[in-house]
Amino acid sequence: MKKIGVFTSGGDAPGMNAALRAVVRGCIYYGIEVYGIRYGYKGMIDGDIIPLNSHSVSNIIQRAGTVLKSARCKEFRDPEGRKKAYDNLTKFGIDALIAIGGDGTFTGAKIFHEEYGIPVIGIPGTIDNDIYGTDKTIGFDTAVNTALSAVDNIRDTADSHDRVFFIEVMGRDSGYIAIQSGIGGGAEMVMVPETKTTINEVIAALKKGWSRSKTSSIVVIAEGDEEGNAFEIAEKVKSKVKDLKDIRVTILGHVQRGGTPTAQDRILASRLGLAAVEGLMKGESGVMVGVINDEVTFTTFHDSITKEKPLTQDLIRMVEILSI
Ligand SMILES: Nc1ncnc2c1ncn2[C@@H]1O[C@H](COP(=O)(O)OP(=O)(O)OP(=O)(O)O)[C@@H](O)[C@H]1O
Ligand SMILES: O=P(O)(O)OC[C@H]1O[C@](O)(CO)[C@@H](O)[C@@H]1O
Ligand SMILES: [Mg+2]
Repeated sequence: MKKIGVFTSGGDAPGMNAALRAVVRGCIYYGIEVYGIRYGYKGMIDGDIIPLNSHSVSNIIQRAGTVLKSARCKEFRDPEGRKKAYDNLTKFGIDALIAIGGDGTFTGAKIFHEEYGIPVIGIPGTIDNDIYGTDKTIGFDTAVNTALSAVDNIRDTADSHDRVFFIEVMGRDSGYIAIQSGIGGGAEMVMVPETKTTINEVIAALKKGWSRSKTSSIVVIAEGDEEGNAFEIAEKVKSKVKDLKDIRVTILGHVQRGGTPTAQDRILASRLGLAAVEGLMKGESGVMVGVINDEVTFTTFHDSITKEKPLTQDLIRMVEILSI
Protein backbone atom coordinates (compact mmCIF):
# COMPACT_ATOMS: atom_id res chain seq x y z
CA MET A 1 0.00 0.00 0.00
CA LYS A 2 1.68 3.18 -1.22
CA LYS A 3 -1.03 5.74 -1.92
CA ILE A 4 -4.20 6.25 0.08
CA GLY A 5 -7.12 8.32 -1.24
CA VAL A 6 -9.34 9.96 1.39
CA PHE A 7 -12.74 11.61 0.90
CA THR A 8 -15.75 12.98 2.78
CA SER A 9 -19.24 12.09 1.53
CA GLY A 10 -22.94 12.58 2.35
CA GLY A 11 -24.00 15.26 4.84
CA ASP A 12 -21.06 17.05 6.42
CA ALA A 13 -20.46 16.73 10.16
CA PRO A 14 -18.40 18.77 12.64
CA GLY A 15 -15.17 16.86 13.21
CA MET A 16 -14.75 15.58 9.65
CA ASN A 17 -11.80 17.95 9.26
CA ALA A 18 -10.19 16.58 12.42
CA ALA A 19 -10.56 13.07 10.97
CA LEU A 20 -9.02 14.15 7.68
CA ARG A 21 -6.12 15.77 9.50
CA ALA A 22 -5.46 12.55 11.43
CA VAL A 23 -5.58 10.46 8.24
CA VAL A 24 -3.13 12.77 6.46
CA ARG A 25 -0.73 13.09 9.39
CA GLY A 26 -0.96 9.33 10.05
CA CYS A 27 -0.10 8.53 6.43
CA ILE A 28 2.85 10.92 6.45
CA TYR A 29 4.13 9.46 9.72
CA TYR A 30 4.14 5.97 8.18
CA GLY A 31 5.60 7.11 4.86
CA ILE A 32 2.43 6.62 2.80
CA GLU A 33 1.42 9.12 0.11
CA VAL A 34 -2.04 10.58 0.61
CA TYR A 35 -4.47 12.12 -1.89
CA GLY A 36 -7.66 14.04 -1.19
CA ILE A 37 -10.65 13.23 -3.38
CA ARG A 38 -12.82 16.35 -3.41
CA TYR A 39 -16.66 16.21 -3.30
CA GLY A 40 -16.80 12.52 -2.31
CA TYR A 41 -17.77 10.02 -5.02
CA LYS A 42 -18.45 12.88 -7.43
CA GLY A 43 -14.78 13.90 -7.32
CA MET A 44 -13.74 10.28 -7.77
CA ILE A 45 -15.78 10.13 -10.98
CA ASP A 46 -14.62 13.58 -12.17
CA GLY A 47 -10.96 12.99 -11.26
CA ASP A 48 -11.00 15.92 -8.79
CA ILE A 49 -8.05 14.50 -6.83
CA ILE A 50 -5.26 16.46 -5.13
CA PRO A 51 -2.07 15.51 -3.28
CA LEU A 52 -2.12 16.36 0.43
CA ASN A 53 0.76 17.12 2.76
CA SER A 54 1.07 17.92 6.43
CA HIS A 55 0.52 21.62 5.77
CA SER A 56 -2.71 20.96 3.78
CA VAL A 57 -4.41 20.04 7.05
CA SER A 58 -2.93 22.74 9.28
CA ASN A 59 -5.37 24.83 11.28
CA ILE A 60 -8.48 22.78 10.43
CA ILE A 61 -8.94 20.64 13.56
CA GLN A 62 -11.24 23.29 15.05
CA ARG A 63 -13.27 23.96 11.90
CA ALA A 64 -16.63 22.36 11.14
CA GLY A 65 -17.67 21.33 7.62
CA THR A 66 -15.14 19.62 5.39
CA VAL A 67 -12.30 21.30 3.53
CA LEU A 68 -12.45 18.40 1.04
CA LYS A 69 -16.11 19.35 0.36
CA SER A 70 -18.91 16.80 0.21
CA ALA A 71 -21.64 15.75 -2.18
CA ARG A 72 -24.46 13.30 -2.73
CA CYS A 73 -23.65 11.62 -6.04
CA LYS A 74 -26.28 9.73 -8.06
CA GLU A 75 -23.83 8.59 -10.73
CA PHE A 76 -21.88 6.42 -8.27
CA ARG A 77 -24.99 4.28 -7.79
CA ASP A 78 -24.55 3.03 -11.40
CA PRO A 79 -21.82 0.55 -12.47
CA GLU A 80 -20.71 2.95 -15.25
CA GLY A 81 -20.11 5.71 -12.70
CA ARG A 82 -18.12 3.41 -10.47
CA LYS A 83 -16.02 2.24 -13.46
CA LYS A 84 -15.08 5.88 -14.18
CA ALA A 85 -14.18 6.30 -10.51
CA TYR A 86 -11.99 3.19 -10.54
CA ASP A 87 -10.21 4.29 -13.73
CA ASN A 88 -9.37 7.64 -12.11
CA LEU A 89 -7.98 5.96 -8.99
CA THR A 90 -5.80 3.75 -11.21
CA LYS A 91 -4.59 6.84 -13.10
CA PHE A 92 -3.43 8.41 -9.83
CA GLY A 93 -1.98 5.13 -8.55
CA ILE A 94 -4.29 5.15 -5.53
CA ASP A 95 -4.34 1.65 -4.06
CA ALA A 96 -6.49 2.05 -0.92
CA LEU A 97 -9.34 4.31 0.25
CA ILE A 98 -10.57 5.90 3.45
CA ALA A 99 -14.23 6.98 3.26
CA ILE A 100 -15.53 9.47 5.84
CA GLY A 101 -19.34 9.57 5.83
CA GLY A 102 -22.58 7.91 6.85
CA ASP A 103 -24.49 4.72 6.00
CA GLY A 104 -25.01 5.70 2.35
CA THR A 105 -21.30 6.36 1.92
CA PHE A 106 -20.51 2.92 3.38
CA THR A 107 -23.09 1.24 1.12
CA GLY A 108 -21.27 2.74 -1.88
CA ALA A 109 -17.88 1.79 -0.41
CA LYS A 110 -18.98 -1.81 0.17
CA ILE A 111 -20.19 -2.23 -3.42
CA PHE A 112 -17.02 -0.61 -4.80
CA HIS A 113 -14.79 -2.79 -2.63
CA GLU A 114 -16.63 -5.92 -3.77
CA GLU A 115 -16.55 -4.92 -7.46
CA TYR A 116 -12.90 -3.85 -7.70
CA GLY A 117 -11.22 -5.42 -4.68
CA ILE A 118 -9.68 -2.12 -3.63
CA PRO A 119 -9.02 -2.01 0.15
CA VAL A 120 -11.42 0.44 1.85
CA ILE A 121 -11.94 1.51 5.45
CA GLY A 122 -14.85 3.72 6.54
CA ILE A 123 -14.87 6.37 9.27
CA PRO A 124 -18.35 7.19 10.65
CA GLY A 125 -18.95 10.91 10.14
CA THR A 126 -22.61 11.91 10.45
CA ILE A 127 -24.55 13.97 12.97
CA ASP A 128 -27.32 11.33 12.94
CA ASN A 129 -25.39 8.72 15.00
CA ASP A 130 -27.33 6.06 13.09
CA ILE A 131 -24.44 3.68 12.43
CA TYR A 132 -23.95 0.31 14.09
CA GLY A 133 -20.39 -0.46 15.24
CA THR A 134 -19.53 2.71 17.10
CA ASP A 135 -20.96 4.23 20.27
CA LYS A 136 -20.87 7.70 18.67
CA THR A 137 -20.39 8.99 15.16
CA ILE A 138 -18.24 12.04 14.47
CA GLY A 139 -20.39 15.20 14.64
CA PHE A 140 -23.13 13.81 16.85
CA ASP A 141 -21.89 15.35 20.08
CA THR A 142 -21.54 18.80 18.50
CA ALA A 143 -25.00 18.57 16.91
CA VAL A 144 -26.60 17.58 20.23
CA ASN A 145 -24.96 20.53 21.97
CA THR A 146 -26.12 22.91 19.24
CA ALA A 147 -29.69 21.58 19.46
CA LEU A 148 -29.57 21.73 23.25
CA SER A 149 -28.49 25.33 23.28
CA ALA A 150 -31.41 26.15 20.95
CA VAL A 151 -33.83 24.31 23.24
CA ASP A 152 -32.51 26.35 26.19
CA ASN A 153 -33.06 29.61 24.28
CA ILE A 154 -36.58 28.60 23.29
CA ARG A 155 -37.38 27.66 26.87
CA ASP A 156 -36.62 31.26 27.94
CA THR A 157 -39.16 32.76 25.56
CA ALA A 158 -41.67 29.90 25.99
CA ASP A 159 -41.69 30.58 29.70
CA SER A 160 -42.18 34.35 29.32
CA HIS A 161 -45.21 33.88 27.05
CA ASP A 162 -46.70 30.71 28.55
CA ARG A 163 -46.40 28.91 25.23
CA VAL A 164 -46.11 25.34 23.98
CA PHE A 165 -43.19 24.88 21.56
CA PHE A 166 -42.77 22.05 19.07
CA ILE A 167 -39.08 21.88 18.15
CA GLU A 168 -37.95 19.74 15.23
CA VAL A 169 -34.37 18.46 15.23
CA MET A 170 -32.47 16.50 12.56
CA GLY A 171 -32.30 12.73 12.25
CA ARG A 172 -33.84 11.41 9.05
CA ASP A 173 -34.44 7.94 10.46
CA SER A 174 -32.98 8.32 13.87
CA GLY A 175 -33.97 9.85 17.21
CA TYR A 176 -30.53 10.21 18.80
CA ILE A 177 -30.31 14.00 18.56
CA ALA A 178 -33.94 14.34 19.69
CA ILE A 179 -33.66 12.11 22.76
CA GLN A 180 -30.41 13.64 23.98
CA SER A 181 -31.34 17.29 23.40
CA GLY A 182 -34.81 16.55 24.82
CA ILE A 183 -33.48 15.06 28.04
CA GLY A 184 -30.74 17.67 28.36
CA GLY A 185 -33.26 20.47 27.75
CA GLY A 186 -35.93 19.09 30.10
CA ALA A 187 -38.56 18.54 27.39
CA GLU A 188 -42.05 17.42 28.38
CA MET A 189 -42.15 14.98 25.46
CA VAL A 190 -39.73 13.59 22.87
CA MET A 191 -40.97 12.01 19.63
CA VAL A 192 -38.57 9.68 17.80
CA PRO A 193 -38.95 7.37 14.78
CA GLU A 194 -37.77 4.35 16.78
CA THR A 195 -40.86 4.27 19.01
CA LYS A 196 -44.48 4.99 18.29
CA THR A 197 -45.88 7.98 20.19
CA THR A 198 -49.49 8.89 19.50
CA ILE A 199 -50.93 12.42 19.45
CA ASN A 200 -53.07 11.45 22.44
CA GLU A 201 -49.93 10.58 24.38
CA VAL A 202 -48.45 13.98 23.55
CA ILE A 203 -51.64 15.67 24.72
CA ALA A 204 -51.68 13.61 27.91
CA ALA A 205 -48.08 14.65 28.70
CA LEU A 206 -48.91 18.33 28.11
CA LYS A 207 -52.06 18.14 30.23
CA LYS A 208 -50.18 16.46 33.04
CA GLY A 209 -47.82 19.42 33.09
CA TRP A 210 -50.66 21.95 33.06
CA SER A 211 -52.39 20.13 35.92
CA ARG A 212 -49.21 20.68 37.92
CA SER A 213 -49.28 24.42 37.11
CA LYS A 214 -46.67 24.31 34.34
CA THR A 215 -47.25 27.32 32.12
CA SER A 216 -44.94 26.43 29.22
CA SER A 217 -43.96 23.18 27.55
CA ILE A 218 -41.43 21.85 25.07
CA VAL A 219 -41.98 18.92 22.69
CA VAL A 220 -38.84 17.81 20.80
CA ILE A 221 -39.51 15.95 17.55
CA ALA A 222 -37.03 14.03 15.37
CA GLU A 223 -37.60 14.91 11.71
CA GLY A 224 -38.24 11.25 10.86
CA ASP A 225 -41.11 10.78 13.33
CA GLU A 226 -43.99 8.70 11.99
CA GLU A 227 -46.63 11.29 13.06
CA GLY A 228 -45.20 13.82 10.59
CA ASN A 229 -43.10 16.97 10.84
CA ALA A 230 -43.34 19.47 13.68
CA PHE A 231 -45.93 21.64 11.88
CA GLU A 232 -48.17 18.63 11.21
CA ILE A 233 -47.87 17.38 14.77
CA ALA A 234 -48.61 20.84 16.19
CA GLU A 235 -51.73 21.05 13.98
CA LYS A 236 -52.89 17.60 15.08
CA VAL A 237 -52.51 18.55 18.74
CA LYS A 238 -54.27 21.88 18.18
CA SER A 239 -57.23 20.21 16.47
CA LYS A 240 -57.77 17.95 19.50
CA VAL A 241 -57.25 20.48 22.30
CA LYS A 242 -59.66 23.33 21.85
CA ASP A 243 -58.47 25.46 24.76
CA LEU A 244 -54.79 25.11 23.81
CA LYS A 245 -52.98 28.32 24.55
CA ASP A 246 -50.41 29.87 22.28
CA ILE A 247 -48.28 27.39 20.34
CA ARG A 248 -45.19 27.90 18.18
CA VAL A 249 -43.10 25.63 15.93
CA THR A 250 -39.33 25.88 15.42
CA ILE A 251 -37.40 23.78 12.90
CA LEU A 252 -33.72 23.84 13.84
CA GLY A 253 -32.54 22.47 10.46
CA HIS A 254 -29.02 22.85 9.14
CA VAL A 255 -27.82 25.00 12.02
CA GLN A 256 -27.19 21.58 13.63
CA ARG A 257 -24.70 20.58 10.94
CA GLY A 258 -22.28 23.47 11.61
CA GLY A 259 -20.51 24.92 14.61
CA THR A 260 -17.14 24.41 16.25
CA PRO A 261 -16.64 20.69 16.90
CA THR A 262 -16.71 19.78 20.59
CA ALA A 263 -13.66 18.31 22.32
CA GLN A 264 -15.32 14.87 22.19
CA ASP A 265 -15.83 15.06 18.43
CA ARG A 266 -12.29 16.26 17.75
CA ILE A 267 -10.78 13.50 19.86
CA LEU A 268 -13.03 10.79 18.44
CA ALA A 269 -12.25 11.98 14.90
CA SER A 270 -8.51 12.08 15.54
CA ARG A 271 -8.57 8.61 17.03
CA LEU A 272 -10.61 7.13 14.19
CA GLY A 273 -8.53 8.85 11.49
CA LEU A 274 -5.29 7.37 12.75
CA ALA A 275 -6.90 3.98 13.44
CA ALA A 276 -8.15 3.86 9.82
CA VAL A 277 -4.61 4.30 8.47
CA GLU A 278 -3.18 1.76 10.89
CA GLY A 279 -6.06 -0.61 10.10
CA LEU A 280 -5.31 -0.51 6.36
CA MET A 281 -1.64 -1.15 7.12
CA LYS A 282 -2.62 -4.25 9.11
CA GLY A 283 -4.77 -5.55 6.24
CA GLU A 284 -8.23 -4.53 7.48
CA SER A 285 -10.61 -3.83 4.60
CA GLY A 286 -14.31 -3.65 3.80
CA VAL A 287 -14.82 -2.47 7.36
CA MET A 288 -15.69 0.62 9.35
CA VAL A 289 -13.59 1.72 12.29
CA GLY A 290 -15.46 2.77 15.42
CA VAL A 291 -15.02 3.17 19.15
CA ILE A 292 -17.07 0.90 21.43
CA ASN A 293 -16.59 1.12 25.21
CA ASP A 294 -13.49 3.25 24.62
CA GLU A 295 -11.85 0.63 22.37
CA VAL A 296 -11.10 0.90 18.68
CA THR A 297 -13.20 -1.72 16.88
CA PHE A 298 -13.59 -2.82 13.25
CA THR A 299 -17.06 -3.76 11.99
CA THR A 300 -17.83 -5.04 8.50
CA PHE A 301 -19.57 -2.56 6.21
CA HIS A 302 -22.35 -5.13 5.95
CA ASP A 303 -23.02 -5.06 9.70
CA SER A 304 -22.50 -1.32 10.06
CA ILE A 305 -25.22 -0.56 7.50
CA THR A 306 -27.65 -3.42 8.12
CA LYS A 307 -27.62 -3.90 11.87
CA GLU A 308 -29.89 -1.69 13.88
CA LYS A 309 -28.45 0.66 16.47
CA PRO A 310 -31.29 0.88 18.96
CA LEU A 311 -31.92 3.93 21.10
CA THR A 312 -31.27 3.23 24.76
CA GLN A 313 -34.73 2.36 26.11
CA ASP A 314 -33.74 3.77 29.47
CA LEU A 315 -33.46 7.25 27.95
CA ILE A 316 -36.96 7.02 26.47
CA ARG A 317 -38.36 5.90 29.82
CA MET A 318 -36.68 8.80 31.61
CA VAL A 319 -38.41 11.59 29.67
CA GLU A 320 -41.81 10.89 31.21
CA ILE A 321 -40.51 10.46 34.74
CA LEU A 322 -38.29 13.52 34.79
CA SER A 323 -40.78 15.91 33.22
CA ILE A 324 -43.49 15.58 35.88
N1 LIG B 1 -26.64 1.93 -2.91
C1 LIG B 1 -25.62 2.72 -3.23
N2 LIG B 1 -24.77 2.40 -4.24
C2 LIG B 1 -23.73 3.18 -4.55
N3 LIG B 1 -23.48 4.36 -3.94
C3 LIG B 1 -24.29 4.74 -2.94
C4 LIG B 1 -25.39 3.95 -2.51
N4 LIG B 1 -26.01 4.60 -1.49
C5 LIG B 1 -25.31 5.73 -1.30
N5 LIG B 1 -24.27 5.83 -2.15
C6 LIG B 1 -23.34 6.94 -2.31
O1 LIG B 1 -23.02 7.51 -1.05
C7 LIG B 1 -23.35 8.90 -1.06
C8 LIG B 1 -23.67 9.36 0.34
O2 LIG B 1 -24.83 8.70 0.83
P1 LIG B 1 -25.98 9.52 1.60
O3 LIG B 1 -26.37 10.68 0.76
O4 LIG B 1 -27.05 8.56 1.96
O5 LIG B 1 -25.26 10.12 2.88
P2 LIG B 1 -24.64 9.38 4.15
O6 LIG B 1 -23.28 8.91 3.82
O7 LIG B 1 -25.60 8.35 4.65
O8 LIG B 1 -24.51 10.59 5.18
P3 LIG B 1 -25.68 11.38 6.00
O9 LIG B 1 -26.78 10.41 6.29
O10 LIG B 1 -24.97 11.84 7.21
O11 LIG B 1 -26.09 12.51 5.14
C9 LIG B 1 -24.50 8.99 -2.06
O12 LIG B 1 -24.68 10.30 -2.55
C10 LIG B 1 -24.02 8.03 -3.16
O13 LIG B 1 -23.07 8.64 -3.97
O1 LIG C 1 -29.93 18.88 3.33
P1 LIG C 1 -29.28 17.59 3.14
O2 LIG C 1 -27.80 17.69 2.92
O3 LIG C 1 -29.95 16.76 2.13
O4 LIG C 1 -29.34 16.80 4.51
C1 LIG C 1 -30.42 16.60 5.36
C2 LIG C 1 -30.21 15.33 6.11
O5 LIG C 1 -28.86 15.15 6.48
C3 LIG C 1 -28.77 14.76 7.83
O6 LIG C 1 -28.51 15.88 8.59
C4 LIG C 1 -27.60 13.89 8.08
O7 LIG C 1 -26.43 14.55 7.70
C5 LIG C 1 -30.15 14.24 8.17
O8 LIG C 1 -30.46 14.23 9.52
C6 LIG C 1 -31.00 15.18 7.36
O9 LIG C 1 -32.24 14.65 7.04
MG1 LIG D 1 -27.16 8.45 6.16
